[in-house]
Amino acid sequence: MPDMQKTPDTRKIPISKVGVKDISYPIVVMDKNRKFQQTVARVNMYVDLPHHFKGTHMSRFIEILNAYREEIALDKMEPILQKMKEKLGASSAHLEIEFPYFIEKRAPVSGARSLMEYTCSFVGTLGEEFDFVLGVTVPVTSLCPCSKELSRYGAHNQRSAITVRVRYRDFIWIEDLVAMIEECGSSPVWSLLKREDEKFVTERAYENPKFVEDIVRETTQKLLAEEAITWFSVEAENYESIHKHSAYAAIERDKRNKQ
Ligand SMILES: Nc1nc2c(ncn2[C@@H]2O[C@H](COP(=O)(O)OP(=O)(O)OP(=O)(O)O)[C@@H](O)[C@H]2O)c(=O)[nH]1
Repeated sequence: MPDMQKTPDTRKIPISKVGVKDISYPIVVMDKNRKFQQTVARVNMYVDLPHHFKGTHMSRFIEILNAYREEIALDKMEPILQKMKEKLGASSAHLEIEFPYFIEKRAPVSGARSLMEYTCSFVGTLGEEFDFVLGVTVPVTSLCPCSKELSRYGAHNQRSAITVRVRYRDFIWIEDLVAMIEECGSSPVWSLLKREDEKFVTERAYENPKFVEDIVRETTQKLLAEEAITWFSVEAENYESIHKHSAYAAIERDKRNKQ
């Protein structure tokens, strides 16, 4: 059968990332309390392609994924990337895994237990060296300090999303990162709140107003204090309840450069 991918390309343009995107696949994530958690991820797999080849071999990405069936986990990122480089004859490989991760939380007053979903990501790159970035998006409530100051009654408040990506030296549990981040809004959020919890959350947010700038600054302070983290980025998006648009802020720090 003819192999179009292998035919030459004369445009002299190398491609930095080519591959497969948005594959739905089961993975296993280490769980701080229950050892392991099975979840379903969206997976992207890319390699670089030298200028002289027309195409990459798309089927090989899926073959690699299938070879690691049942055992796609954090510790398999580097071996999978190595396999991608080998099987596709590439000098760099990228593996992006985004997944829902569930953590049991207890409501603040009643103690009622419920599961909260957090969107997490593993992004690995293997060129000369292995690079890994852990990402989590944590929903919180934010209450506007300006609105509280100006208004005779209430203050506008909304759900916000804090997205943190970290590079680290020692292992970091997703649970610990989430716990650190969710203190940086006006109040954390829960899946299950009884009436006494709802009162507590409403009053706590009112007593703890935060601009989107406060959220990224407080998150930054916490991440700077965490020894194991060597690099991070933090983004906060407030889905404003008095606008149709969001308020947004971002900070990135490389602690290795002593910024
Ligand atoms: N490179 C490339 N392949 C594509 C694209 N869209 C679909 N494909 C298909 O991906 C399929 C698999 O390609 P290969 O991995 O080269 O398949 P193969 O030759 O059977 O596998 P190997 O023997 O391992 O090379 C082919 O049917 C391609 O047509 C595209 O945009 N680019």
